[in-house]
Amino acid sequence: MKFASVIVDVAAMQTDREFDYKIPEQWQDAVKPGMRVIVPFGPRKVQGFVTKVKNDSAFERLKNISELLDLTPCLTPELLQLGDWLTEKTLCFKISAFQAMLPAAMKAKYEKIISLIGREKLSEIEILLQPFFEKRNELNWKDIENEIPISVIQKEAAKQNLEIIYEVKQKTKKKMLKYISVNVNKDELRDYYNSLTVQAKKQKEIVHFFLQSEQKSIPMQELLSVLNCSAASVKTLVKKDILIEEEREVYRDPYEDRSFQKTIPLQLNEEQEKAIVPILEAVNDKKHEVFLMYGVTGSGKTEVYLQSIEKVLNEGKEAIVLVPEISLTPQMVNRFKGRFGSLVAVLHSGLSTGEKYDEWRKIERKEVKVVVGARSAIFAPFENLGMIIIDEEHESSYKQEENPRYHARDVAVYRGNYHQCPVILGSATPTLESFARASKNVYKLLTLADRVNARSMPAVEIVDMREELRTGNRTMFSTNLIEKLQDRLAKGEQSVLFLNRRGYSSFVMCRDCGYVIQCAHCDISLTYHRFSQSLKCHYCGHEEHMPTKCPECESEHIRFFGTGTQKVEEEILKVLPEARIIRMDVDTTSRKGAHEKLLTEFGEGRADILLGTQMIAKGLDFPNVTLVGVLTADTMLNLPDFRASEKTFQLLTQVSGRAGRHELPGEVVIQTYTPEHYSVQLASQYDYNLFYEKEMLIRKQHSYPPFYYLSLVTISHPEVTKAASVTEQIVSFLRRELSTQTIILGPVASPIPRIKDRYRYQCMIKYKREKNLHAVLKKVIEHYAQQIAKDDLIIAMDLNPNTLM
Ligand SMILES: Nc1ncnc2c1ncn2[C@@H]1O[C@H](COP(=O)(O)OP(=O)(O)OP(=O)(O)O)[C@@H](O)[C@H]1O
Ligand SMILES: [Zn+2]
Ligand SMILES: [Zn+2]
Repeated sequence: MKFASVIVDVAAMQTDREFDYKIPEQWQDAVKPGMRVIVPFGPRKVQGFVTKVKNDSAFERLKNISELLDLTPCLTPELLQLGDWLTEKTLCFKISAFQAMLPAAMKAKYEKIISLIGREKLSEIEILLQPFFEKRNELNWKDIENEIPISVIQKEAAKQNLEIIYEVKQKTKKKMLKYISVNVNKDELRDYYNSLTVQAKKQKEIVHFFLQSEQKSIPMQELLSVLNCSAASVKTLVKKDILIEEEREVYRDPYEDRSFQKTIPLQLNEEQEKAIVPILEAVNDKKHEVFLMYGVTGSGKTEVYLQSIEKVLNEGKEAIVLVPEISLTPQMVNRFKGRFGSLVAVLHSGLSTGEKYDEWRKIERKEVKVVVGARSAIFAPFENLGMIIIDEEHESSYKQEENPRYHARDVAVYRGNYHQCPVILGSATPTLESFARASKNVYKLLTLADRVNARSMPAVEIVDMREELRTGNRTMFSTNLIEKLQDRLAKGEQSVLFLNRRGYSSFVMCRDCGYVIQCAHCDISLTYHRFSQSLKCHYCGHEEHMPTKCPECESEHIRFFGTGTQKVEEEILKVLPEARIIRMDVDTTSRKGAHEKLLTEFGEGRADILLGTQMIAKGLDFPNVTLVGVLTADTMLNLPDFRASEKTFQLLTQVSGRAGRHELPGEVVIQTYTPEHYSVQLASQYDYNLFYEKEMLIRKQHSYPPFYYLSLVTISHPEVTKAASVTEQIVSFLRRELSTQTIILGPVASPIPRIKDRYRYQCMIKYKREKNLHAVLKKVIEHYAQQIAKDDLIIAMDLNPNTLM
């Protein structure tokens, strides 16, 4: 008898451990750790992951595994171990860690089925329900949930008239395609061809097709359209065993119709050469080392990545390249596909669930050697990893903001250590954390200080918008910027205009009384959406109509404030009516492939100005762009975020880096209301080092990272007093348990004190060394487990928060 330890798909404190099951006879040899199974759990069936297979169990009366979902483990031994580590490091449930590593398609979906226990019970059940069971014994919960109150069903279940069954639905669907292949050898095929009569014209054509073709098989549809024949003629040949028809699995390939221009390695320049040597050495020596490649924009970091990967592939190993979601542009994908062709899988959120699943399986089956993807691609199930690259390592999207709250950089270092291979972090504006580590030689610093071919960084001009206002310019464009835009239009060159939307949304305010419309469920103002003429809450999705009167004073002077990209577009057209503008924002890029289409259009010169938000700040490399304008540089400086200056500096540097990357020199105009701020000043001088020093001083003064580690505990509850009192208790517990050097701040209301009708309080922990932190925080969760399960209390722990909202 064999037993399996299983982590079940029930994310709760009480179930966050292994459960033992018997492995039925027929699967004794088949079940392996890392496979997904379906197991009975209480009254229902759930998905689970096998973590161990063993010969005995300490428990009696165990249930059988009901179904085996995988033929080969979907979690490798390494990933199972990584799951333990993630659980420990981020304080998440084991099941959440496992699920985070797999494509969404592999997560189970559950359906609730209501079943009549016996036909004779029909007359006994609630009159309301009877019609539903007239003709059948089972109902899908969804079909009645809007019509029958849940209490009615519960009552019937208690009387044993009805039973609720949970069914596990698999979302994974392979795409199958009908193929026709030849079932005989060429000689037999020729003989058969000769035996066919003249009347069998279509059959003759089909056989002839295979006679002269190199291919032994072809998709049915293709055959039919090439020969313009009917399925019936093909079927006749199938019946005669000349051809066979079979279903074959095909991949949904988002890049199928695309051909990629093959590229060859460029001759590296001196700086690139100096940077790549230690990387190649580490590959050679099979040594785990973390490199921080600090290279200014346009310095040729990507070429260094490409050539490093080539070396890894030559060693017979695999590579993971992470790029931020928004810079996973076709340009970026082209560069990897162009160099490594079909050895590259691409994973990003623009793919459908099915496409993602297919890309993932190419990795699992070792059909690809390189994966280029956003954050979760760090879990690619490669077993012979030779390198991990994180491009734009400073990007905040590498941190997942839900459970498990992991940072891809930490996972990369874990996996790099496991595989004894190098990890490369690349950026023109490294995070202070990484640069500090490099300064202490924890990471090895590689520097690319100059642009390729010694191209100069574009000159940056800062425009004080307060001054503009004083001189009577009330538009959102400075005179300077407009003149430069006009100049580019005249010369047929392109411009990029960047609108910094973070911390800046279009809210609706009454001009008479100053009333700002807020979400009814969250303490945050609603955002105006021009497209649908409605107001939306970005935290809970609440939506309402744009009012015509102020709800407070009934004045009709209620207007929206703030600048959306649409507004900017209209304004530009007022001044430059002949400009062709491409606008990139959430509205214009929501449809699949839209992002890519717009960029291609711009690249082909079909517009003069590319106007957009954060999504155009990175990765773009267009030769004809000679002007970059930043409309509002400082909108996020005022956010309650200790990283605000760092983020501003990063963004301004990245945006500026989009200009003058090729033959034509570039120029940048930064409009701001705080021209004296050091992050604006130093970004305009491309002085990362000075910025680093200044910002480090400030972080030190305020005990922030990288001098201190941070952990944030956020407590929320529908009742404000409850949220406050639990936080109070937690704070005093932490004060007792943690060391005296540790700083504990709180309880305070969160910067957004209410979201989705839940009141939020928080407590911040700042520490240098705190050996017991994980254990102590775990105790907190355990202590409140009951209230979390029953009383709607939520305690969120973020052991390395990106933001403090
Ligand atoms: N050794 C080289 N010789 C000639 N051209 C090069 C070389 N290395 C890179 N390039 C070219 O220089 C340009 C900029 O390089 P690349 O995009 O790799 O820089 P980057 O550092 O990744 O930039 P960013 O961080 O701004 O995205 C590209 O067009 C690239 O093809
Ligand atoms: Zn809301
Ligand atoms: Zn009003």
